Amino acid sequence: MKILVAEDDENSRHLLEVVLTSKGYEVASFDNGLKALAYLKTHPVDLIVSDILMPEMDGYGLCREVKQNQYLQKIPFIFYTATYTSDQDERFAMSLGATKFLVKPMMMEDLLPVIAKVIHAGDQASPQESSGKSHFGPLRLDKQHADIMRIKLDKKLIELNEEKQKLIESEARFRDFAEASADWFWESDAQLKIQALAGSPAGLGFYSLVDLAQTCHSHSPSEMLETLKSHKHFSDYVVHFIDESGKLVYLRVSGKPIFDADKRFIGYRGVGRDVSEMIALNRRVEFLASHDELTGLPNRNLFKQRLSHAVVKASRTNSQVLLLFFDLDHFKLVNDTLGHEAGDLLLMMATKRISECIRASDTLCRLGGDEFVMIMEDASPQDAHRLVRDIIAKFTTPFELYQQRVYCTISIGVSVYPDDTVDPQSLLVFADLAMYRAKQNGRNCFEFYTTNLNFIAHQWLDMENGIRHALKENQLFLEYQPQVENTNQNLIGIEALLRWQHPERGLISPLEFIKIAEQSSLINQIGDWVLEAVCLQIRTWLDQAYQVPRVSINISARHLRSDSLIQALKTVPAKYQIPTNMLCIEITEHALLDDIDIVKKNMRFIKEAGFNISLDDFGMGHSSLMYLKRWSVDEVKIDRTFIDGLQNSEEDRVIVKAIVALADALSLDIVAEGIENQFQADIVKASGCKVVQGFFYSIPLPAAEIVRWFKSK
Ligand SMILES: Nc1nc2c(ncn2[C@@H]2O[C@H](COP(=O)(O)OP(=O)(O)OP(=O)(O)O)[C@@H](O)[C@H]2O)c(=O)[nH]1
Repeated sequence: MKILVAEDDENSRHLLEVVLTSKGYEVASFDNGLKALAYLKTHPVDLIVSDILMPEMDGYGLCREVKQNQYLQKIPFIFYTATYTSDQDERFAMSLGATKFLVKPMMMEDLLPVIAKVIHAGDQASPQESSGKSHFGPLRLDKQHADIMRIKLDKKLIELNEEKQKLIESEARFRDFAEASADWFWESDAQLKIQALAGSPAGLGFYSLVDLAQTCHSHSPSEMLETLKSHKHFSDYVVHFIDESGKLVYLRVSGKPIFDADKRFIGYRGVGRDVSEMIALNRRVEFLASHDELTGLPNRNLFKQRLSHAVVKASRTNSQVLLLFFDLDHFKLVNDTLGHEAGDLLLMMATKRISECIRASDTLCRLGGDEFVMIMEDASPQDAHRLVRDIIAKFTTPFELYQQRVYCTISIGVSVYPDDTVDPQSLLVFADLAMYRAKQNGRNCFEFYTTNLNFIAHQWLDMENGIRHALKENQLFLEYQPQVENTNQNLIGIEALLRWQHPERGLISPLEFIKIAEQSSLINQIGDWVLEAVCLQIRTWLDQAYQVPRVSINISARHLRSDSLIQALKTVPAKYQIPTNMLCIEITEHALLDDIDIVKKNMRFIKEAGFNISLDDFGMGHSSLMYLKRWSVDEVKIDRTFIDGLQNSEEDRVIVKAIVALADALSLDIVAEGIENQFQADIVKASGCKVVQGFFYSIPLPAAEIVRWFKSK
């Protein structure tokens, strides 16, 4: 039996559907009369249960249409209404041909028998007996039941809504993750053709996973192909492809095989990331491990490998290898006067000039700073000779550095395998020694290594060891040279001068050993030793009640750059209770050229701690005025080369005069050192310099003798 339900209220309609279906009726339900009528025209039904108030076509309209239709009019029609419930409404309904007029809500056990009865009675039911009201009395649906159904439905609806909300949130969360991640997603079909999804590099869709596997970098291509063939999971494989713009793009991909319900492979799904930048960075790091960043030349590491390689090859082929060691002359000056950037530019230009002279088979490397080396394989000393002459000639042309013309020459040393040595390490040392000799010979020239140079190197090493020994064995001592007023020879100060009494070689000139000590941290140990010895000596004199003048001590450039200087200056004078203003720290202008933080810090400390500062060798530097101002020095010492030149050089006389005038203008003390004769003494005096030092007044004296110059208290 089929019942058509026309009811616009969803809950009521659903309730009727559920109840009637549970009783074995077939139910077709519609939310308005028009739809119900359309259905009736094509489908046979046994009963119509209709609400009255509905959109489009109400229950009255539907009943009228049914009862006027010859094919439908026999279908029993029950009105089931909650709105139109008056007698008048019922009368009207019955007049349209309705079988029953029932008022909502009715209890189910009341409604169902009525429906059953109407169906079985068919259209024989008389209009009189078809009034629900009159026959059954007012029927009421079980309100409780309806409420339970509604609550259940509402609960279901809330649950559905909650699940929908969770789904929306989870989708949004995953979208956020995906958007925040540099990874993008891809899929492939069973044939491994890639369908790249949003965010993936342009053009990837033209590739298959097999194409990518052929380019695999992180694993072997065959391994990746095997993984794909056996439909296995893969993770972080690095591959590459050419994108739409023709750019080589490196990808890191991971993929998971996907199977359908029947466990058939249907493709891969995975993530990918563009790692081109990372790969480029890696390559750069690898490059920098073996190359110099500034010039792009092989660095010391790669040089060593190449040299060993060249030597091995030459020993096999019985050929020669020449090693050239280049060092720019006075390069430091360019940094100091024009700045580090200009220095860098010069290094690049110098690289270009050298490179223009060399053969394709030669390897030019940068060792660091302004030092370059070159390996000439399968070459003769004559080849090297020609080459170094060319290079030196190239460096006679000035360099253009930021609109400034700068002259920078080059010194070159050459050593030869196997003639000089078969050991690559020694080959480098020998080329360096030869270069050093070229510097000593006045720079802007070259030297080939000779065994004589090696002898010099050994001497050097011996001297270093000797100085260490001298420090330990107390072979060093001090002499003191007076600084006096040139008008009355009054003592103004004394300069402590270092001496070395060697047990076999006798007195060794400081010129000889200080230069060597300055090449290593030995000079700092010597500086510390001098400070300690001077302070101890002053304390002894003071205890002996001498009036001790100010004592000058020399601090080397290297010591001024060291962290340990402040510590020594803080502790040693304090230990002997020597006031800091009794000491004058002599610093060469050259030492201040290293305009670095540690020098600034040390200079600031020296000034603030109350030591006097004297600028030694004044006039030899290049930015003298700048240093006077910056470091607020107390005294300048005119360099002895100007004093030497006083006799013959008008220029030197003018310079000395100018320096004295400058010192006067800046209220600085000035000392002329190295005065050896009356002539020099007179000129210096005439130029206005009041304090003098030199053999003419007194040679440096041992501590026991200098006291003759002191006044007793
Ligand atoms: N601009 C620049 N300077 C550097 C670089 N590396 C080292 N230097 C500087 O290069 C200078 C090397 O100077 P040296 O070779 O010792 O001295 P020089 O002035 O060339 O003197 P000679 O070699 O005796 O003629 C030092 O001042 C270093 O600070 C660099 O990469 N760029």
